[in-house]
Amino acid sequence: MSIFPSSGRRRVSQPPIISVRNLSKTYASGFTALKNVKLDIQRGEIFALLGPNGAGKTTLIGVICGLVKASAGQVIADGHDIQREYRLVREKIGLVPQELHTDAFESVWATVNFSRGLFGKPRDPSLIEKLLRELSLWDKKDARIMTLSGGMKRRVMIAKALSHEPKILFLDEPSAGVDVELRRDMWQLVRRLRDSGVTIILTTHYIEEAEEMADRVGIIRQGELILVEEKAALMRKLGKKQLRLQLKTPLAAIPDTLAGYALELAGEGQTLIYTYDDQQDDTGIAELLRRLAAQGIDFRELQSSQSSLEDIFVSLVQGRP
Ligand SMILES: Nc1ncnc2c1ncn2[C@@H]1O[C@H](COP(=O)(O)OP(=O)(O)OP(=O)(O)O)[C@@H](O)[C@H]1O
Repeated sequence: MSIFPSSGRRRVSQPPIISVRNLSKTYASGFTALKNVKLDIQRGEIFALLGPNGAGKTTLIGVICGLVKASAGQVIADGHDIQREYRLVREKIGLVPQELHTDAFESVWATVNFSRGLFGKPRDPSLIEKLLRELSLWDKKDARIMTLSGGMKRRVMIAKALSHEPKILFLDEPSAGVDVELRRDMWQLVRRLRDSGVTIILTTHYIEEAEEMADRVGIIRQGELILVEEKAALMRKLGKKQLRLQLKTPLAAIPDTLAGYALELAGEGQTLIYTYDDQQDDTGIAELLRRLAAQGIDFRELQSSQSSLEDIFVSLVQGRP
């Protein structure tokens, strides 16, 4: 991406850019939204924080960005304690909040330039122009914010968050209210940012978004970070494979002789589904097919599918990994 000079892909051996240590947050109401969270974010990665509504994602981002005061624990961002060295940390962070709040009467150009000024950075019209062009907002630069669509407003929020050239960008639900096409554009932008050296932490309800973009995934449930894993490893480890057989003759029930197999019937007995673990040396498929043949159960078609990150997420947050 042209906004920032390219610094190549991440080098995992470097110390983490953000280190969250034993973080807890209990709100004044007495509700504990974060419970002893420990998390390292690597320099230059895209980290997706997934969790159901109310799991504590926004609270965690709020604490790291210095907007919410932790009840216990510590956060170090780029070598600085977020509480003791708040100003230093704030300069390195860009935040695109979930709720859109911009000055409705200002122009796009004025509001993004103003954001840069808030961080005490000198004016840099060419940088802001590049940013607006990257975000497909250049032709709207003189438009008042209130005249923009929801998706455009969200892109203005991203431009504001990037206006002071932060090293770390937080995107809280970046796709909320953004149509499919724009979402894809935004994913590309986020990847280009990552490739230019910016570390990106996003929260999302769209699992597809994490599946598409994230290098690592963290899953948060009721204030606890229950899992942090490389996305590819997570999908390999927890992803289940399924074999679907379209039967020639529907079955009323799974025969007792096949009771030892993880089989289900779907489509009014027309489809037999076998779930297996492809990490095992023996998937059991060959033996199953032999047994089906011996029973005279014939099929027209055979397909295999792999579970998505969504399937994994649902089983994890429901507590049955
Ligand atoms: N200021 C507050 N006072 C009391 N409780 C709060 C406050 N802010 C958030 N909470 C509670 O903390 C919990 C976590 O909220 P948070 O907004 O962090 O969740 P989230 O994972 O971001 O959810 P969502 O996906 O719905 O945005 C929720 O139960 C919420 O009601």
